[in-house]
Amino acid sequence: MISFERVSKRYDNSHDALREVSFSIDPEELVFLTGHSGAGKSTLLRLIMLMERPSRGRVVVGGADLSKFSRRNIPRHRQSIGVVFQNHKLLMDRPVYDNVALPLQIAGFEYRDIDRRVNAALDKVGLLDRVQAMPMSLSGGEQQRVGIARAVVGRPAILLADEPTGNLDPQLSAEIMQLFVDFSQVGVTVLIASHDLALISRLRHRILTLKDGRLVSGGVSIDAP
Ligand SMILES: Nc1ncnc2c1ncn2[C@@H]1O[C@H](COP(=O)(O)OP(=O)(O)OP(=O)(O)O)[C@@H](O)[C@H]1O
Repeated sequence: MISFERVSKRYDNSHDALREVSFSIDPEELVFLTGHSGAGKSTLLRLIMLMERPSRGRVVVGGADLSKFSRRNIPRHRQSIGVVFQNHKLLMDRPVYDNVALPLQIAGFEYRDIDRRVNAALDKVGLLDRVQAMPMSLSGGEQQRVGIARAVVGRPAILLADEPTGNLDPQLSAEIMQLFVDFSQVGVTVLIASHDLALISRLRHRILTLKDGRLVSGGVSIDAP
């Protein structure tokens, strides 16, 4: 579903943020991405979202070589990817419902479909009873669940998360990670960047480790011979 073939990324006037990175992730797989601050985790996620282009190498997503995508195709590519951020990036002056509905409104869905999908997404993250709550009135863990509902409401094939448990205590972090595991079990490809080695080691999924832009472990799929 996602493959990197000897991908390097150099930002203007800086050292290589990624160097010759190769790995592949199967559909329905959940993989963690870890490494020190500045190791290149966010850069790797941005390449998948086409927020950046590689300096060398090839990124293939869902069978499509991303280098073939023109600027015009980027919005359609992004619609197949749900993204969860550490700081939620919620609209604080709008209720939970509006926050989750937003991607569908932008994509031009019909009102009835929006309503059905928003309720289904909030149900999956256990927040159906908070539809009309304002984000300010929710706990950090609940706010992150809203962020996850918003990421999955368009039924993406791929879910990317950048430090999704960064601000949460261990119990809430484990609950949030379990939600990602649940999504991978219904066919979503999940890639989660996280510093929390204690938590991700316990979950027994493949871990990609970056060090100074190089992939130092986890690059080979566990299913490979
Ligand atoms: N837009 C940019 N322009 C120039 N350099 C950048 C840019 N974005 C990232 N970098 C550099 O690329 C390297 C990798 O950064 P990146 O944000 O991918 O690391 P990270 O592993 O996500 O770090 P963190 O855990 O701190 O978020 C760093 O040296 C960073 O300073």
